[in-house]
Amino acid sequence: MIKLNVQDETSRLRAVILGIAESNGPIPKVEDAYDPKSIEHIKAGTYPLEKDMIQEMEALNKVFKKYDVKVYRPKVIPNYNQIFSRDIAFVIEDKLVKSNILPDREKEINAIQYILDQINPAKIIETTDDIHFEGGDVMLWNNHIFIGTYKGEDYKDIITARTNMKGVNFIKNLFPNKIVKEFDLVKSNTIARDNSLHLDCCFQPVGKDKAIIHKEGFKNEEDYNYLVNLFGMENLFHISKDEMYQMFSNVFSISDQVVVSEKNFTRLNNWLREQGFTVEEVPYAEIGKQEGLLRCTTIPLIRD
Ligand SMILES: NC(=[NH2+])NCCC[C@H](N)C(=O)O
Repeated sequence: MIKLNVQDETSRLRAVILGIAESNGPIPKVEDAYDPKSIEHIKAGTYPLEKDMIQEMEALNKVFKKYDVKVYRPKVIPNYNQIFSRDIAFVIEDKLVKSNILPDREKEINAIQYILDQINPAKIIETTDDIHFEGGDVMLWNNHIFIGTYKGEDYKDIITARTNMKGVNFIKNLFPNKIVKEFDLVKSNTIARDNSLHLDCCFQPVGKDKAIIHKEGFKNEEDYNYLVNLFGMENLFHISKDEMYQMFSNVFSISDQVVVSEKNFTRLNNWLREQGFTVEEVPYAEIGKQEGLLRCTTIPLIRD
């Protein structure tokens, strides 16, 4: 039996699901891609190769081994993208919530069924199809649950909008003791630099009291100010449009002192070290071409 426990984003990690790049499928057609950064690379002929992505994920797996973290991998579904596990389900406290994900990705959950079978069924939460959320939009911080959403009338046409207000309210009702704060995110189906695909593409807490943030990723300045008030300006590392595009906010915490980051994120990695963090650097830039990075490829199951 797996005894779920996740209270926040940064307590010491003990068990995690890590996505898988094996049999990732052929290069998608532009019309089948579901994020603008992938589309850019398909058009430019620079879409990432499976063998490179396998190596990058193996580098992260090695870091998990080094820290004695139990790693589960999805079963391989032939020719299907299963890299970004984060979005398909997430754990809050002792509950695992199955996401209602973009229909293009709905088979991914079947590949972790053998892991779900090891969890008390009473702790697995599902909901109806009209209620949308993906794990990349859901984040824990002290007594808060932060949720990225998109409130525009054109929600159904925006393939990069993955969490609706019904989803926010569902999570609110499920965790009545938490302060659920939603953030209306800036979306673009076509321009990756203007697209906060998920909340973790423009924001993420690190350590006990710090966070990485891209101000322009938030549609309303009040939402950005909410986070400034909560964390304090001196504890925020602001990233530019280009750094968001490279996914600087999508690092991953193994503990409140150890952060796994991309090896080319020099400005961020230096700041993290100055703050006293140990930075485990891995190559992840090929994965990054599909508009997701380290946090996106993981589902923490157990943290201290
Ligand atoms: N949590 C995340 N930010 N996940 C990134 C997912 C990227 C993937 N290409 C998608 O569009 O679904």
